[in-house]
Amino acid sequence: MPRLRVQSLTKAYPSVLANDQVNLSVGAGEIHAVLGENGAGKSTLMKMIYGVTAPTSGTIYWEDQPVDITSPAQARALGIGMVFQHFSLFETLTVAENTALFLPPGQSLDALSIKIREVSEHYGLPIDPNRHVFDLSVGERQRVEIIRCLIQKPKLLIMDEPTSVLTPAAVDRLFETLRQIRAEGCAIVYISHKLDEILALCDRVTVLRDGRVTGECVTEDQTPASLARMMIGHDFEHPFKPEPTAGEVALSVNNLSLKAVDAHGVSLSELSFSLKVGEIVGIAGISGNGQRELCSLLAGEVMPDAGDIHWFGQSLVGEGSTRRRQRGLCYVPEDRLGTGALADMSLTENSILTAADRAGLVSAGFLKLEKARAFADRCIKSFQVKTVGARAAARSLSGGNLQKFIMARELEQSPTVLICAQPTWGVDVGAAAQIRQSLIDLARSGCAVLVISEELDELFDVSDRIGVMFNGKLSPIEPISRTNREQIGLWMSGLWQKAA
Ligand SMILES: Nc1ncnc2c1ncn2[C@@H]1O[C@H](COP(=O)(O)OP(=O)(O)OP(=O)(O)O)[C@@H](O)[C@H]1O
Repeated sequence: MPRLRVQSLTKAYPSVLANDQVNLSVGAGEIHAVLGENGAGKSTLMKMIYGVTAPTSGTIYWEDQPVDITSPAQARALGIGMVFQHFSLFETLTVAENTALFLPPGQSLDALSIKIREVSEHYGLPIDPNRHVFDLSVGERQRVEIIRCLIQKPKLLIMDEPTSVLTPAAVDRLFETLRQIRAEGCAIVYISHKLDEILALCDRVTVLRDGRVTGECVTEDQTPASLARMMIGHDFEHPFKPEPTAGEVALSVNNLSLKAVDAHGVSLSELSFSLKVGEIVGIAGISGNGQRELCSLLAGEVMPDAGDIHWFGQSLVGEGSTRRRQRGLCYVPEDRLGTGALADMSLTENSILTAADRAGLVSAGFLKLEKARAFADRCIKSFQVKTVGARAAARSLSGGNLQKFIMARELEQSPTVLICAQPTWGVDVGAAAQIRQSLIDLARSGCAVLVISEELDELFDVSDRIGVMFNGKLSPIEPISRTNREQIGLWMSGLWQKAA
């Protein structure tokens, strides 16, 4: 008897059939991957199982009984836990308080703290229940999300792209925990775009395409290439990177320093590097080591406390983001909802947000709506963004499709310099390959490109030179031919400083 069986589940949004007669079955002690391109319907399926969204038709069987799951609280009462891609913790509350909010009322915080310690020890997920969430690293926050599910002894745990924010070591730890949970008889549904992870961790995989199940198999006989074929219908290509002919220095950063705004921020100290026309410089590092602050300084959202930035030899200090955008400095921030796009605005309006000047979407103070719509349409087309059209609100797009739209919006402006953080975050393998190739082509056509990413493979695919940020400091930037993944991996824990 499967623990969860989903039969002919359908979810129709007004203009999209997000799930079309989906069948899925997950047994106790099984890790089951759900794989599919951006917009294939994975999140929608999970939201129905977790009671966030109601199905249009179809049936969910829980331990062979048909159930109507109408809220997450009801799902949890059945024994279903879910760890979302975007965390839902309150920063100003402690770990124990955040956990209490998640559970039925009536537990004392002291008793809960004891339970949290027990669970965290049992699963090798150390966390202090009295710490405030704002004080925790991203990896620790995820631990809290997992622990507060595990404390309820779930029979089914849903994990939505859990490793996109984790370091390689933290991924290994997470996998150990998930294997332990599986050994204890829990069923796990695991959503990821990372094919090697699916092969390493999962027992079976169900593949979705355009809302329909297109395949189901055991992972044992599969390879990353065969999984990709099942998902996108053909092989995906590795990016082609011609040799750079690096030109003049476009952006030169000299001894840039910034004091952290609060106790939890990162201070930047004396960062120096240059970025030349025609090349891609990659910055590796675990997020939270000052990358966000560096991006804000380069984009002109924040001014440095010391040091300067030069644009083709001319100082940019004191110049804000609007003027920098007009010059051709385009920027893809790491958080796509919030800084990257406004959720309730349409894709047309989101185009105007950053492309108004460069793409001529405003004239004499008036919006040129038709032109903006055409611009948004071009973005949708260039990256095959799955959406009903430029009028759609940003929030209606699946995570990966919104990321594709934001990338396209900046690329369509023909930037002179592009600063790009986590370019393929949440994007499926086919689209990720397309984005990486676009970055290389953009650089070779004369743009200077800075790519900040946590994915070493991605950086080695696209970069001509590479460095690492750690604790607000920047390592030397080395030509890609003079370094390797091992060295950059070591530098990610600050080790270049010792070597120096
Ligand atoms: N609230 C909504 N209103 C309208 N359409 C929606 C809504 N939520 C999702 N969709 C659409 O349903 C389809 C499936 O989206 P879903 O988020 O399930 O995809 P996904 O497989 O999880 O994608 P990703 O890998 O990018 O996260 C998409 O076309 C999406 O635009």
